[in-house]
Amino acid sequence: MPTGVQITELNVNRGGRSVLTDFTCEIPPGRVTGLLGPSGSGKTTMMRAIVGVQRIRSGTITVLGLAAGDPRLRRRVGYVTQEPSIYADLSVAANVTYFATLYGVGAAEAHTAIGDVGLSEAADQLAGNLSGGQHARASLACALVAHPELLILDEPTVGQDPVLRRDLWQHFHRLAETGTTVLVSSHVMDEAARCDRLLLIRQGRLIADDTPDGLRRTTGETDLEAAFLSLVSRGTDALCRFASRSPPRFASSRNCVTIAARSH
Ligand SMILES: Nc1ncnc2c1ncn2[C@@H]1O[C@H](COP(=O)(O)OP(=O)(O)OP(=O)(O)O)[C@@H](O)[C@H]1O
Repeated sequence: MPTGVQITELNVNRGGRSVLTDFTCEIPPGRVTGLLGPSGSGKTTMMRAIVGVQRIRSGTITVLGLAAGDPRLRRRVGYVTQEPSIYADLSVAANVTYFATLYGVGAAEAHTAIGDVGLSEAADQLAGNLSGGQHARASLACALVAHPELLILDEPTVGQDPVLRRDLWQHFHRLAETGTTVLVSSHVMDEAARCDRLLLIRQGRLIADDTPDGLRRTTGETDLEAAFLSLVSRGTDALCRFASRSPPRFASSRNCVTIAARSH
């Protein structure tokens, strides 16, 4: 059975305008894939589409071998949104235990998930009294407790201190090593180096699909933020010429291929 996520020619409109355009990519299992791009570039929209809560205009999204949104995926996909998604009037432990019960796993799993996000000492604290960073980690624990095969995390490290950020990224990689498909969004380019693969998105279009090292090589930049800016300044036409030379590295949407053909 196919694993990971395959997205083909995805187009999404929101508020009457296009926010994802001809988006084609694969998100493989066993890797931490970063979805990086500026605020408003379409990261959350793409994640919503993968989870099946976003109406799409056209294209296909296959998740763990099923169409996005298939009810059979509910237990297999974990999604942590940017917005609060836990009960403010319950303790951290009660929240995570509640989700553990929903997913049919035991209290021991809840205990482990709380430890994995560094919240053991706050386990008895009301969720409503947590700091922003603690709140985000409590939401993450609720998703981790079910051991999802696909984990989608929308800016999970916002508000975390450097030590916790490092620990969370290490945990994402441990999950990937066990075969989990992990997709993490960020608009902070210094997080890009922590990913195995990068999908760079700008104004709803995929502008690069590469490893951090591949991106550095292609752009001649050592810093990934500079690499992103270099891609932007070269513009779509240049990107598409890269695509024609090196198909696996860069997006090859219908639009890209058309422009690449014109540039020859
Ligand atoms: N409910 C909505 N109705 C109309 N337009 C929307 C809605 N939500 C988002 N948009 C628009 O869709 C575009 C993509 O938004 P999205 O939230 O996917 O971006 P993002 O990359 O996740 O941003 P951020 O990093 O700030 O979270 C933006 O232009 C945004 O204004």
